[in-house]
Amino acid sequence: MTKHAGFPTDEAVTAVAAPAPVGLHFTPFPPPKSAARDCKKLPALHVDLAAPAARFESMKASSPRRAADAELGDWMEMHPSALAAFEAALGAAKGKQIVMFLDYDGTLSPIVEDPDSAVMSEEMRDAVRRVAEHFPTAIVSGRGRDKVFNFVKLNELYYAGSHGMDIQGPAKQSNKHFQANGEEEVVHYQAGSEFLPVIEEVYRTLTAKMECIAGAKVENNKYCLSVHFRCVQEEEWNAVDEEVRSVLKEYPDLTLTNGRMVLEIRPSIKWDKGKALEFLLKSLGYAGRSDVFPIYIGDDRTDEDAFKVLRGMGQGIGILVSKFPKETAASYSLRDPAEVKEFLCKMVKIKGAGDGPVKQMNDLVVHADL
Ligand SMILES: O=P(O)(O)OC[C@H]1O[C@H](O[C@H]2O[C@H](CO)[C@@H](O)[C@H](O)[C@H]2O)[C@H](O)[C@@H](O)[C@@H]1O
Repeated sequence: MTKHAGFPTDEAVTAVAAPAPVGLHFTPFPPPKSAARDCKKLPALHVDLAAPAARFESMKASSPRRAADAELGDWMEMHPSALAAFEAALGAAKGKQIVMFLDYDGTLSPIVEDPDSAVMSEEMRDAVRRVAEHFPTAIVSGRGRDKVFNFVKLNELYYAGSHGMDIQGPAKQSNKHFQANGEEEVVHYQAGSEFLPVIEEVYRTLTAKMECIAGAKVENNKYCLSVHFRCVQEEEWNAVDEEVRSVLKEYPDLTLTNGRMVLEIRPSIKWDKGKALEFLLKSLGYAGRSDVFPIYIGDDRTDEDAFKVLRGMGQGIGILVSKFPKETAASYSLRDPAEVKEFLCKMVKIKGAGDGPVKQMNDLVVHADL
């Protein structure tokens, strides 16, 4: 991974060797520099002269900088640790149905260089499984639904893939959760299916173009695309940005946003992780009800849409996963996936505590369908 002097980030990735899929040709990622194709110099593209600097700053900002202790202290006062302030955070859940929403990358799995290697630990899987035994639980990810399911591998969850555009309820066999009216839920929703051919076309075009930029990688997330620049030399970031924008000029119905060292392309429709959260609450029969307490945990900009929905509802809590101050609509914070796991385990403990020493906390969290 390229290191950028004077640009400390929280993006110290966990090194994981990508397993070669059986029977498939395996290209190492990130590629060694020499493996970049012998490409002609990229053509100069017509771009708004005022914009590139701002865009570059935006790409940099996708990797938050470290903060001075005082700055971090101020931020933590506004966004306390959901572990340290556990009782306060869950105090308002008393007598309410908790519903869990979990982002995947950077929340359940550590950030790694190769997106295909972002596996979650068995301990984390176990924590999520146990949480889902007590509370309806959804994974809300920018990844394609199938892809994120293949990482999480738990049938009993809801999955909202492609930034919430592709939603599926738990596999039939689990039958764990029921709507508030007692009926078994059947949840399935796909926003923007008409964009599938266009997304596929742009995927092919961008994949060909990115072959000229060492370390760049295009990921097909079905309803949206991710163009990764984590392993691209900083001097080449503008080239990535310009290539993507030049392609997108032909597709005015697609939108470009930034994630963590990634450019994300998706249909310009009014659907996001916040809408997915609302959709799932409605599907569970909790729309407009005051006895529901959603908890959303996420680390990225797209999770902000869900945090904002919770703020707007005035119910539940948003928890941002970050070691560094970030502008956020979340109320609480956790530093990294390890703390997320600890938080999930704590939730399971208070549920299973019965009359034990934490009975008091157990009383705070009453699950309507138990
Ligand atoms: O909504 P999420 O589940 O957080 O998905 C957002 C993007 O996550 C993945 O990219 C990020 O994680 C990669 C693996 O750790 C990392 O290499 C990359 O730099 C991060 O941006 C995923 O690959 C993307 O498709 C998602 O959009």
